[in-house]
Amino acid sequence: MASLDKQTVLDALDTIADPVTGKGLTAAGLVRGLVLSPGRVGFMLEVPQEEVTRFGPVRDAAETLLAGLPGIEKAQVVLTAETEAPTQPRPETKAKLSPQAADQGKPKAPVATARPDHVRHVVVVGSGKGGVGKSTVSLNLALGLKRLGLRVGWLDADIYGPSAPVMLGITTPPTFDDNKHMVPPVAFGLKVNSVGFLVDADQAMIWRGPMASQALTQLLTQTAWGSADVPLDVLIVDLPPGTGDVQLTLTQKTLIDGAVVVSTPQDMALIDARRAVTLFGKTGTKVLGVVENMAYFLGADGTAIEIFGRGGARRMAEGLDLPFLGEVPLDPGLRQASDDAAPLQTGVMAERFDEMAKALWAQLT
Ligand SMILES: Nc1ncnc2c1ncn2[C@@H]1O[C@H](COP(=O)(O)OP(=O)(O)OP(=O)(O)O)[C@@H](O)[C@H]1O
Repeated sequence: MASLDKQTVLDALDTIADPVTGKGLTAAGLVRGLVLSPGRVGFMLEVPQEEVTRFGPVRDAAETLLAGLPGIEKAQVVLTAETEAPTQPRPETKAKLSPQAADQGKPKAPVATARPDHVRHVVVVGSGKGGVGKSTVSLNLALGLKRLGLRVGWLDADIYGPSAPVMLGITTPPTFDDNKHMVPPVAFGLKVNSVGFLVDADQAMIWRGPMASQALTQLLTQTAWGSADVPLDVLIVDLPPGTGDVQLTLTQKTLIDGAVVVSTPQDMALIDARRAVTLFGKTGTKVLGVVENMAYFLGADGTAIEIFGRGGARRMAEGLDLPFLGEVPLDPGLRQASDDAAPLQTGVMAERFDEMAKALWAQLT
């Protein structure tokens, strides 16, 4: 097998243009955490939060290019956001909001809380930082709970990048019942609703804080998740990344049983994850667990390659005296499953989520 060196990989990546600066990816400083092991190569493409969608094709091009290099059997490029999602109104458009509307987005003293009808438990999944795999973890946790035999819903409330339509291949939006509640489509046994069913992703992304909070509260409380006879056991809510007003208002306004915080092991993500823990603390939301995603990458010979430095999220959980639900490795199959709308339901990775789901459920009951 021909062996590659890092410089060759970096040179190859420089032939792909950064759509923002026009420079090669390496010259633009976008190639982070390059890891090369026999037969495998991977790196993290770290871009500003607002550019994540634009960089999807760049990630794909980089992965195709790396997979074509001599001796490479598996290539993995992780697209991740380097900054927190915008949560404040943009200055140039703020003037359009009425003072009352602008005020709605500010953190408030306790407000009236709502609980979705016929839902026994609501668990939000958050991350301080974008792109750490929050949607992947929340969906697979929901599927793990479903495999335990529970009735489960998944609300994709990520206004900055709704994923449900793609990750589950749902093409039919909710219908409405006689009470004007949304009847969620069912996919893989999960009742699913998503910001992405209601508006174009681009539109949702520019929602001001109060609009986003209102829309998310509606999605939570005006979806027919269950009925008096057949209530939902647990609703998993995939929150938007970050720790701003949208997340604060949602957790204040809804009766939530607890939160799961997802982080990758590197310091920057952990700083933001701590912020998420603080946010949940502010609203009295119990943190039910921390998940370390992308904890390591399994090399061809079975050794764990700790791309982002393993164990950071586990240590954070221990330090803050929070339950640690488990670690999820970087796994090309997991990403492929999301891209193909064919979630993993069996195998080692699914079993890992089953374990985490059991630990989570044990805390709710
Ligand atoms: N453990 C993993 N192994 C491989 N790929 C992963 C893993 N976790 C997430 N990914 C991939 O990383 C990308 C980002 O994941 P995901 O959309 O779940 O992150 P997110 O935190 O919800 O992002 P955002 O903040 O933008 O909503 C996706 O392409 C996903 O398939």
